[in-house]
Amino acid sequence: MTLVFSSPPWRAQWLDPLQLGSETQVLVHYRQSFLTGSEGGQLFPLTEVDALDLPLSTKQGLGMWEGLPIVLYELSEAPSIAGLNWLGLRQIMSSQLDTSYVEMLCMAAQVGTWATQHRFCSHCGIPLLAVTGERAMACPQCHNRYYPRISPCMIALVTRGDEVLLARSPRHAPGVFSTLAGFVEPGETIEQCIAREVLEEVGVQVTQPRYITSQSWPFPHSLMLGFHVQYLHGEIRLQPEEIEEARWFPLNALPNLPGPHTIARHLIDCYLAERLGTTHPM
Ligand SMILES: NC(=O)c1ccc[n+]([C@@H]2O[C@H](COP(=O)([O-])OP(=O)(O)OC[C@H]3O[C@@H](n4cnc5c(N)ncnc54)[C@H](O)[C@@H]3O)[C@@H](O)[C@H]2O)c1
Ligand SMILES: [Mg+2]
Ligand SMILES: [Zn+2]
Repeated sequence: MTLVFSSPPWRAQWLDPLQLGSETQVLVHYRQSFLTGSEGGQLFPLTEVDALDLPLSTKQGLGMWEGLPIVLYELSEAPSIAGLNWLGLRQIMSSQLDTSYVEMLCMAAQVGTWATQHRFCSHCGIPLLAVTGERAMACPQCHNRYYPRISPCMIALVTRGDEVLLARSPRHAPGVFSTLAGFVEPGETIEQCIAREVLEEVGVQVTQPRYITSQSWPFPHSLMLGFHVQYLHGEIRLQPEEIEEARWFPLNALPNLPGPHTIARHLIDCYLAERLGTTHPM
């Protein structure tokens, strides 16, 4: 028997934006929105985009999509263009798209945000220069290098047998309940972060963190580290600024959940598969 392994359509890599040929495809981005064609796609041929004469902040070579080079055009504003729309990344992600394609858009948004926020040396205050061969900006005076910033976050599904603890933050869509999440603080391990965030946000103590998976999350530069944790002790008590409602839900009566392409949904679906024998998510 011959096994055939197909490679994923998306491969991130550093590409020199000054060396790109006519086969290059362009993603046009401004503040977590992408220029979108009438058919709903975000990739445009280089020659078509160059003809639009867009207000460019920076170009970043991102990698290869189905064998073609991809460059990001990060704009300094979002002009209206006849026949094209600006679509927010969250809105794009709410539809059933290929996971590799979503990963490419998430990486592009994160690189674009980083590039616009790292134009000057924070030590000397002078303009930075792009480094050749890796994704970094360098100061010509103090030689500091600025790499893309990534902020680790814990995301945890708290479980108690066939019940899960889900919460709503004011940022969530109306009616949607999700898992708890929070940024790692300096000096903290991910396990300490889980214990602190869960206690702060809903007032309960948890134990036995079990790592499930991770997800790069470009709002604006998080790396989500996903866990199942078991309830240990305490009654639900909300942190008012962060959480507007939190409840224990039986697995057979769950509320509206986060959409596809979210690790929150993945953690919940994994637990459903474990307890109820439903299909395990990919
Ligand atoms: N992919 C998913 O399924 C999913 C689900 C839920 C949350 N998230 C993401 O998890 C991340 C953390 O969640 P949260 O908002 O509940 O965090 P959180 O509970 O730590 O609270 C957010 C607050 O933390 C503070 N903060 C501390 N460090 C910060 C940093 N490095 N960057 C920004 N703010 C910082 C700010 O005051 C901010 O308002 C966010 O990026 C959120 O979008 C992803
Ligand atoms: Mg939080
Ligand atoms: Zn400097």
